[in-house]
Amino acid sequence: MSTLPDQHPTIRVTAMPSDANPYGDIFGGWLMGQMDLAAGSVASRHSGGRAVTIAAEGMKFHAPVLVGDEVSVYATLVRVGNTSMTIEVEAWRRARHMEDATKVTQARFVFVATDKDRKPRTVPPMDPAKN
Ligand SMILES: CC(=O)SCCNC(=O)CCNC(=O)[C@H](O)C(C)(C)COP(=O)(O)OP(=O)(O)OC[C@H]1O[C@@H](n2cnc3c(N)ncnc32)[C@H](O)[C@@H]1OP(=O)(O)O
Repeated sequence: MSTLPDQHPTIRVTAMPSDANPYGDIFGGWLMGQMDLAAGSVASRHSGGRAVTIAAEGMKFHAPVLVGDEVSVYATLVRVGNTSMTIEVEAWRRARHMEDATKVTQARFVFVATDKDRKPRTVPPMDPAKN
């Protein structure tokens, strides 16, 4: 039996019928959106301002998410460049009435910090105490 990672999720949400695809399971685009939200939260917090997605790399859907599942998204800053931040993101599902949990998706999101004119701006280095 797998259990959820031993860290606080960046986002935890219940998958609802309105998030389903035409077959009744959860739409991959919805899950990507949750992962993008989680990564964006980390990027905006680290950079202290606006940050936008420039790339999502290596996304693979290992298992389906079902309506009613609790979805936990874990986002971790793994690299900081000059204006970019790379965030490793995992999504896990737990059936509503059970303890067993499964990693369903993972990907690397790259965000760029931008200024008020939507141009790239420099980001602070990683803080080993925080990351
Ligand atoms: C269309 C949408 O709504 S998508 C969702 C929301 N996202 C957006 O709106 C972003 C749209 N894109 C943009 O506005 C622009 O691309 C910007 C402002 C983010 C970046 O401007 P650009 O001139 O393209 O970026 P630039 O070439 O200077 O690169 C910026 C950083 O991104 C990195 N980068 C650029 N392309 C990629 C890529 N394909 N993959 C990973 N990193 C990349 C660069 O290496 C650089 O990192 P560094 O400064 O840490 O070395």
